[in-house]
Amino acid sequence: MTSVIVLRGVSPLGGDPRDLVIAGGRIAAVTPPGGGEHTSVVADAADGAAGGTRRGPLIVDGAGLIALPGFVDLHTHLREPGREDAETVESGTRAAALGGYTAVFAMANTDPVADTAGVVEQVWRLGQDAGHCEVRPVGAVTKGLAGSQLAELGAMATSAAAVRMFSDDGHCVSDALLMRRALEYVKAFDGVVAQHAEEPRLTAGAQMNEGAMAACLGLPGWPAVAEEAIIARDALLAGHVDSRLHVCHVSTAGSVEIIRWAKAKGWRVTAEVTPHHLLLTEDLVASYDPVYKVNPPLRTKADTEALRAGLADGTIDCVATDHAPHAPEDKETEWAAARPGMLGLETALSVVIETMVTTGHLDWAGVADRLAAAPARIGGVTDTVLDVAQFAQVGTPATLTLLDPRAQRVIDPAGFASRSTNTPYRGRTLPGVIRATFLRGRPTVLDGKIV
Ligand SMILES: NC(=O)N[C@@H](CC(=O)O)C(=O)O
Ligand SMILES: [Zn+2]
Ligand SMILES: [Zn+2]
Repeated sequence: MTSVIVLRGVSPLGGDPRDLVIAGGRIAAVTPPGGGEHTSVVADAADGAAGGTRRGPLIVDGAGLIALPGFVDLHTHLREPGREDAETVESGTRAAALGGYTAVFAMANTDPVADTAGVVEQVWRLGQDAGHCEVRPVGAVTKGLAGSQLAELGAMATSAAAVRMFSDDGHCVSDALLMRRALEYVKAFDGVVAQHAEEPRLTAGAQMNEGAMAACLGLPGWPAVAEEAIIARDALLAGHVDSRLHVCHVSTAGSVEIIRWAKAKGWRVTAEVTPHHLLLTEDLVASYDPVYKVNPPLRTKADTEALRAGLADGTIDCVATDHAPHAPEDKETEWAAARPGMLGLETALSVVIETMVTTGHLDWAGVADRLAAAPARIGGVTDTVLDVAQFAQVGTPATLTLLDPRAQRVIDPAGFASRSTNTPYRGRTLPGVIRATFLRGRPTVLDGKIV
């Protein structure tokens, strides 16, 4: 039976406070807070939802809380199957719900690789069983992520997991002909190829961003051009075959310029930026603490500024976490031996507030677009709003999150739901705390805790 929930005095998109009545998985009524007709609206909604059996609604005190559509992460590593010691679908989606997410795209670099209908269906089912958020498996572009033969893209698309996004993330599809074929193939089901843009011949042995800092630290560099050359090539290919390209974890100012150019051409190119590339810079590598090791590497202040501006003006469509949990033996070791990647789901909103809201780059409607509506459009997620103007209207899905923008917290991975602890924000004070998350009217998080 569907229950009725009243969110009292929340501010949709940071606007005037409203009472939102949720019934049947949707917004059933929107009224001024504590309005006179309010109790009858609630009772009517309860009657409708419960088939005439009146039950007391769940009341959530939302005073001072901002309501945003549930976040959609196009780039999450859930590590199952294969590295359940680092993360599972269950633990990773718990982390997601606590971070305000209602849908995550699970990357294919698992063991076995998600390159068949069987594996993507397994991941999808594990997501359904956990129930913390929607799990949309990403299919591998090439068999075994080996970069030589296309995987069974059609079989994954027509499987129960209904895969629409394909990526060899962790590896670049560096063969131009294979990339062209993948772009052509996914058009049949309006799919999108998400590229980890890294020309491997230019990054062999790389340990950090190429430049003065790398020279100073004595570490081999990962030049910006290794990313930019692939983005330019793939944008040209996507334009040539009129297909959809999505660029993963954009990290350089030059990449932003190339994507701006590709969009101006009218090509179907979208892009994401991670919270860590918006906030952190290569200077942190001087500590040789592997928690700062990530692909693509942390870049310069000029790059973070270009990424913030690109996200603000829509050149970069959305934020994606690239949540990359790693077990201690893979991460807490010397720099050169450590695996690249950092956690992101439980801190993403806070970093976006710090880098984009506090700095005046985005208002709350902008945050809602970059964290929810835009990635939903790119990934084809339909149970949330695709346009923020539609958010919290009568009849729209009650897939949303409530956050306290004023609350601060000191980041401590001991309190994370993730099985891993490799957060680069340990000990930092960051703004913004998620209080509640709802997936199609069902609470997944209440009072900051998993339901
Ligand atoms: N980002 C990373 O540094 N690592 C990712 C792979 C990837 O996103 O390229 C991982 O799977 O650990
Ligand atoms: Zn990647
Ligand atoms: Zn990744």
